[in-house]
Amino acid sequence: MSSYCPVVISKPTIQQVSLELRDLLAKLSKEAIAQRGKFTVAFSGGSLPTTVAAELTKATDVDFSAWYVYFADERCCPHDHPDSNYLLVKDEFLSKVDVPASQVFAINPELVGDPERAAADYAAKVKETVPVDNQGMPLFDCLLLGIGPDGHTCSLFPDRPQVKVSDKIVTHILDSPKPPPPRITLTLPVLNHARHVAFVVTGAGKAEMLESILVKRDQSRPSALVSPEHGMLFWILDDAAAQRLPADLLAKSSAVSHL
Ligand SMILES: O=C(O)[C@H](O)[C@@H](O)[C@H](O)[C@H](O)COP(=O)(O)O
Repeated sequence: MSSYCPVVISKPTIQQVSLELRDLLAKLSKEAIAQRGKFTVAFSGGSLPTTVAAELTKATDVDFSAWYVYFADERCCPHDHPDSNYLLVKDEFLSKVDVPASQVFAINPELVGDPERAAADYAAKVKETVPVDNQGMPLFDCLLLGIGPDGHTCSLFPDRPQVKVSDKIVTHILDSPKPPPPRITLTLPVLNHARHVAFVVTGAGKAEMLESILVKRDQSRPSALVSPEHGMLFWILDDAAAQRLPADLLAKSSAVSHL
């Protein structure tokens, strides 16, 4: 595994975090579309979609028609259920930009009652549409991840077996400690094969966990295990979340300047 050298960016306000994400995603998508004709990006749930979309949806220099949108994890519920990450990303982002519906890959609503089958079905969708390496591992252009107060990311929770799944690209959990219980999630090998991973973390409530992950390198936290083997790792934070990090860990310039 490559050495752990994340680019850690901290901004005073959430709006400035959103502006940083807009610049980063505009640059990443332009490069991916030029090189491969598409930009494959996966969203997490929680507060992330709102933060990512706030400024990105105003961008006039982004070709959203070549974006392929996925979900880093998803709750096993109908697409119109308030718990649905698809519904959240649709409301905050997809309803405001021109990503073709055929390029949005959500959980199969007919399978939400069977998380194991839903996970296998989603894995097949990913393999069909995301470029893969010679081991058949999908190479996402960008994964947008959050972290929970326990250090989880996607639906990979501390001390749960899903963290160690290495023979699947999508797995399922029936008893998520964060409700709702049934979910599907990308697995750690997929996260670590991505070309770019951007954690988006805001709020003082995440400060202690960020210190555990980025300073103490607490490997019991699934977020601390995300270290793309050949890709770039970004942590895009607000100052409230970054308040326990040493100043020398924080990049002096924008995320884009590190590409
Ligand atoms: O579906 C989910 O619940 C998310 O994918 C989950 O992993 C989320 O990213 C974290 O729990 C952080 O959520 P907040 O940013 O809302 O704290």
